[in-house]
Amino acid sequence: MGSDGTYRSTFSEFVPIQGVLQTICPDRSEFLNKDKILLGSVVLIRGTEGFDACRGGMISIGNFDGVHRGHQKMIQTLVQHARDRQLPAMVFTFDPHPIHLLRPEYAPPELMGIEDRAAILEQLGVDCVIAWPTSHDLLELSPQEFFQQILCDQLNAQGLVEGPNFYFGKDRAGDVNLLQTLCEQAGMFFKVVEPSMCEARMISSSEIRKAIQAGEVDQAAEMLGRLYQIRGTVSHGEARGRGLGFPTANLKGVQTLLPGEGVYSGFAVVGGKRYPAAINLGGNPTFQNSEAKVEVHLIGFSGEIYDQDLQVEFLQKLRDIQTFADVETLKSQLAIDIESAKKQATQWKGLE
Ligand SMILES: Cc1cc2nc3c(=O)[nH]c(=O)nc-3n(C[C@H](O)[C@H](O)[C@H](O)COP(=O)(O)O)c2cc1C
Ligand SMILES: Nc1ncnc2c1ncn2[C@@H]1O[C@H](COP(=O)(O)OP(=O)(O)O)[C@@H](O)[C@H]1O
Repeated sequence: MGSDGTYRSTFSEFVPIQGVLQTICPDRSEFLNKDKILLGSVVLIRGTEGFDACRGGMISIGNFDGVHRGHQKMIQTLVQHARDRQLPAMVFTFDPHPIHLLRPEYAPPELMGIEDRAAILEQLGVDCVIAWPTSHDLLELSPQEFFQQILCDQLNAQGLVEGPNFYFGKDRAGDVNLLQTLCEQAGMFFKVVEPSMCEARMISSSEIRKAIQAGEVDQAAEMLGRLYQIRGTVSHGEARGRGLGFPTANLKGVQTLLPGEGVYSGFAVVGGKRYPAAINLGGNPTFQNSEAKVEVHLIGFSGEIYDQDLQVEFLQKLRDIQTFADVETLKSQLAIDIESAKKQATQWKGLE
């Protein structure tokens, strides 16, 4: 413990190699120009060089898409065991996910990008996130070769913490039983963390994707341990919303999974401020427009936010999109939606 009561590891310094280590938080960019980075500022490493900086840690391997409640429990265990041994807690992730090389047509949209994952992992106490470039050569390694060449030789891993459904090596041939044996032989610590459940279902990134696609964003939030969010840039639409009395910011460039079509309650964050929001995901059939859009009405906001970054958090699906007989009926329904969204956002106390 440091004098201020916070954790300080004896593994206190990283020696970054310029251009290889990247700090993930803009306010840490100052570290890039120094030759030492304090442990505790998570480092996102892209590339296969520069590992000298963070060898000898306790490691969890995985994709960690969404960093859901199951991941969180695993990472808490990882951090606790790393701290007990005065070692850095490290996450090893493949970039991109192996499915993009093996069966790209089945690659699902991500729940969050690597920077967002690393930021949440940091909040959980992780010291270093490695985004290892996925290659066909890497995916050809047998479980034993992967263990020896990557975990032992490259990373000098001191221990591993995984979930029960972890597989590794070519064709996912290695499981936790094999990993246990390999760790024992290498004199390495190994722990399997019990799966986290949500109403009898094991929490997984794919369950969360299914819930989001089905519009069950509240279920997804339960599994994630936070509201599901997307981000994009506000672009110009048909400038019809203002005339209706309900301007909507049209979001473009969303890189992650979109919830299923419908009208949702939630929050929108722009310029560092958070507003309750009513969100329309889909077309405007009342105006014979079927183009799928992401439209966000920020409740209690006025002004221009074109070209600004906007983040949307989803609370609940309110209804399906409808084709209204006339504009007045649409406007009456919009007023009701906005009232419901406002009420839900105001009453929202967060997740337990
Ligand atoms: C909360 C909300 C619910 C909406 N529901 C519907 C709907 O059920 N049917 C529909 O045709 N359009 C719906 N809209 C979309 C409006 O038709 C759309 O905001 C309007 O056409 C403005 O488009 P613009 O941003 O291109 O100007 C909804 C918009 C919001 C904000
Ligand atoms: N409360 C609000 N919610 C969303 N956008 C708003 C709001 N107040 C003002 N705006 C501005 O109005 C724009 C949306 O107006 P709208 O008439 O729907 O035009 P467009 O079709 O270009 O989206 C937004 O991009 C934003 O710049």
